[in-house]
Amino acid sequence: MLEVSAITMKFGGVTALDDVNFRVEDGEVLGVIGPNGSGKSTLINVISGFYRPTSGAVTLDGASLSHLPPERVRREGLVRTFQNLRLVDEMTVLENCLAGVYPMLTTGYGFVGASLASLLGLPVARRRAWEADLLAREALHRVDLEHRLNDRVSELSYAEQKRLEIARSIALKPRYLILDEPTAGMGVDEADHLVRMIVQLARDPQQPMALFLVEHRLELVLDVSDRAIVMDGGRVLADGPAEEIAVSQVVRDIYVGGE
Ligand SMILES: Nc1ncnc2c1ncn2[C@@H]1O[C@H](COP(=O)(O)OP(=O)(O)OP(=O)(O)O)[C@@H](O)[C@H]1O
Repeated sequence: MLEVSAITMKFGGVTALDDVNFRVEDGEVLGVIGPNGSGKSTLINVISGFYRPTSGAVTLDGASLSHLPPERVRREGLVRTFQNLRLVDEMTVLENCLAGVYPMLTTGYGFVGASLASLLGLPVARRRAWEADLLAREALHRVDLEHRLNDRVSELSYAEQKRLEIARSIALKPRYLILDEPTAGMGVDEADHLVRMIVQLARDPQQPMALFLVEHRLELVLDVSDRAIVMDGGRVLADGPAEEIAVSQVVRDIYVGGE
């Protein structure tokens, strides 16, 4: 279980997170909502190891993650996405996915060691390349991109690029997928389709994953989530079953001025 305990994050005089506490169970879909500037992205950066909190701890099964760099957090099974796409336009769909997977399989040898092993065609490098290829293809199949493996990213629609980003994130079968506004820049129907596809992936009994879903589309996120937390001013104002949060006073206060 992922646990966020008493996290405070200050940037100079700005308190971006103020004593934040909550848990995410294995396989749970947690929706995270809140107005602009409420601390959602900062929270993602703290959980994924990009920021070290001013105080408090993030733990996984009781072990602290707060001191680990992002790559180590990733190895613990917590994978995050970013609001902006991080794909290489000139590379193919498969190559982009492999670029996310291969380095994670080769660490232990270091980049130079892994490159050398690969150049020399050593069995260990061949096995890892084969393993990475298998994982990447499987992930691309899961997001319905198997027919576009050899197309360049620049030839994909925006929605397909978003799916590729998801494939890259799930290829290593994370235990927790942390999504920072996955539908940014998408139309209503595309956004709906993407979020529901991600949730379907997360609920796959063969490969269950918990989601930490930061999303502005309130109705959608509350519809697909098991639980939701509401943030404002760096604090968690409410935490409960999504259907209860949907009709809560706190959501009415923030989003419709108390009506
Ligand atoms: N690196 C930083 N330096 C200084 N202040 C920051 C930094 N990052 C965030 N903040 C401040 O912390 C607060 C929370 O910002 P954050 O980006 O986490 O909110 P958010 O809920 O993700 O907003 P949005 O929905 O617009 O992405 C804001 O007041 C913001 O200005």
